[in-house]
Amino acid sequence: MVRFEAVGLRYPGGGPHTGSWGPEALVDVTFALPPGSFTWLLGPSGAGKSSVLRLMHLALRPTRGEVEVLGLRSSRAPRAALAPVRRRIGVVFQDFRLLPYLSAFDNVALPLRLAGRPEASLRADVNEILKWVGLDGKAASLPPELSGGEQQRVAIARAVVHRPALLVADEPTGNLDNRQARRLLALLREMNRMGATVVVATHDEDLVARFPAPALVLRDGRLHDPDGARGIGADLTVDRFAPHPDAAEADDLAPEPPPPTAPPRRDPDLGDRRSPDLG
Ligand SMILES: Nc1ncnc2c1ncn2[C@@H]1O[C@H](COP(=O)(O)OP(=O)(O)OP(=O)(O)O)[C@@H](O)[C@H]1O
Repeated sequence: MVRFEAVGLRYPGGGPHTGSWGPEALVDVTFALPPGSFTWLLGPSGAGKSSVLRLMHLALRPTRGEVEVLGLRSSRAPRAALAPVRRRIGVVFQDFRLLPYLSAFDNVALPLRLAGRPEASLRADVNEILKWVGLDGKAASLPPELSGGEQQRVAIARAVVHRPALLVADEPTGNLDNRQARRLLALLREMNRMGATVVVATHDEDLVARFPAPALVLRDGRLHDPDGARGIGADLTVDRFAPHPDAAEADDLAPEPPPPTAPPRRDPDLGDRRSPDLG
């Protein structure tokens, strides 16, 4: 599903058009996440979490090593091969990236509209997801009229509405209070139970304690425990998720799951024609 092998990543350094490169932001990162796994991505600020996520949702290619996502090896793939795989990935960006001139409803509907879903059938899905994230009363609001937490929930709804096979989220609870954060995590876990592979970068230790799952820990661009990550990665399954004593409370907070229109696709060769390319 997701495999990193001896991955190194450098960003351009010294300003644009200088042709020089900065130091390695990621160094020899190796792990494998099987389909249907839920994984925390942890580490201090600047450790490389967003960089790992950018490689996972194919916004970047590694400068060395191999990244394989949903059957595609990104370092070797031609540009045209990236788009269909990106359409099967849901992304919650740290800075939301909502379109400010579209309502919350239209932001969430965007992936389905770009994929050609008829208006009549997408309306129910979008309304259900907005309800799921507690924003059914704000469907007509524009992003600038929403609080940071509300914008974050719109971004999460947009990332999950097309049932991606892989869902990556960068600090998805950063602007939420504790209760909302637990509720949103319950939503991501529900997506995971329905089959999506989920990777969540966070600083929120309380949240990690409430939802225990295998973790990749980065320090200075390196995996803290590369051997552990390799071993855990081979062992990850949804069934082995060990509920925290507080998990029942979190489940109580979980809204009703949306109607099961279609489960996330597992077959890497099929592609998902209903999903947009937001990247
Ligand atoms: N676009 C960029 N250009 C140059 N360097 C970058 C760029 N993005 C990240 N870096 C550098 O790569 C390293 C890792 O950054 P990254 O954003 O991946 O860390 P992070 O763990 O996500 O941090 P945070 O928790 O603060 O978001 C840092 O040294 C950062 O300065």
